[in-house]
Amino acid sequence: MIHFDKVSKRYPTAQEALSGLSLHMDAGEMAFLTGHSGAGKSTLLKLIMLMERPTQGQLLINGKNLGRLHRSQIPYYRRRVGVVFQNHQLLFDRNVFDNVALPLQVSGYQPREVGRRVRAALDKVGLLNKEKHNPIALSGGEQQRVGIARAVVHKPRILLADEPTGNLDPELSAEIMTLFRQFGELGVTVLVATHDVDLITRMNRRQLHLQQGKLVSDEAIADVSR
Ligand SMILES: Nc1ncnc2c1ncn2[C@@H]1O[C@H](COP(=O)(O)OP(=O)(O)OP(=O)(O)O)[C@@H](O)[C@H]1O
Repeated sequence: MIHFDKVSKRYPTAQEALSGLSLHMDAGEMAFLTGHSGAGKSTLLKLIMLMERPTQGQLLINGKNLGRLHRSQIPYYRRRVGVVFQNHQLLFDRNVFDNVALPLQVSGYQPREVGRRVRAALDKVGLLNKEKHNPIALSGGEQQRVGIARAVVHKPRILLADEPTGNLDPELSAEIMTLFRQFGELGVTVLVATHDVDLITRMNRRQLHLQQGKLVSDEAIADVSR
């Protein structure tokens, strides 16, 4: 599903953020992306989101070379990639339903379809009863779940998360990770950048470790939970 072939990324002002990186993830696989600050984690995620382009190498998603994607196909491609951020990026002048509905409205979905999909997404994250609440009135863990519902409302094939549990206590972090794992079980490929070593140990999933833009270890941990 995700295939990096000797990918390098150099920003105009900086040294290489990623160097000759190759990796493969299957559909439905869940992995953690680790490494010190500046190791290149966010850059790797941005390449998958098509927010940045490689300076060298190729990135194939579902067998398609992203470098050859026509400009007109980019919005459709992006809908298939859900993204969760640490700070939720929710709009506090709208209720939970409207926050989750936003990506669908931007894409021009009919109101009835919007309602159906938003409720399905809120159901998956256990927040169906909070659709009328303002996100400011929710706990940090609930706000993050609203962010996840918004990320999956387009039914993405890939779910990316950049430090999604950075502000949460261990119990809530584990809840969020369980949700990600459930999306993996539905066939979504899940890649989570995190510094949370305890969580990675508990989740027992593949760990991709970056150091100065290079993939220095790729530990495929036996999945004992399935
Ligand atoms: N837009 C940019 N322009 C120039 N340099 C950048 C840009 N984004 C990242 N970099 C540089 O690329 C390198 C990798 O950064 P990146 O944000 O991918 O690391 P990271 O592992 O995600 O770090 P963190 O854990 O702090 O988020 C760093 O040296 C950073 O300064």
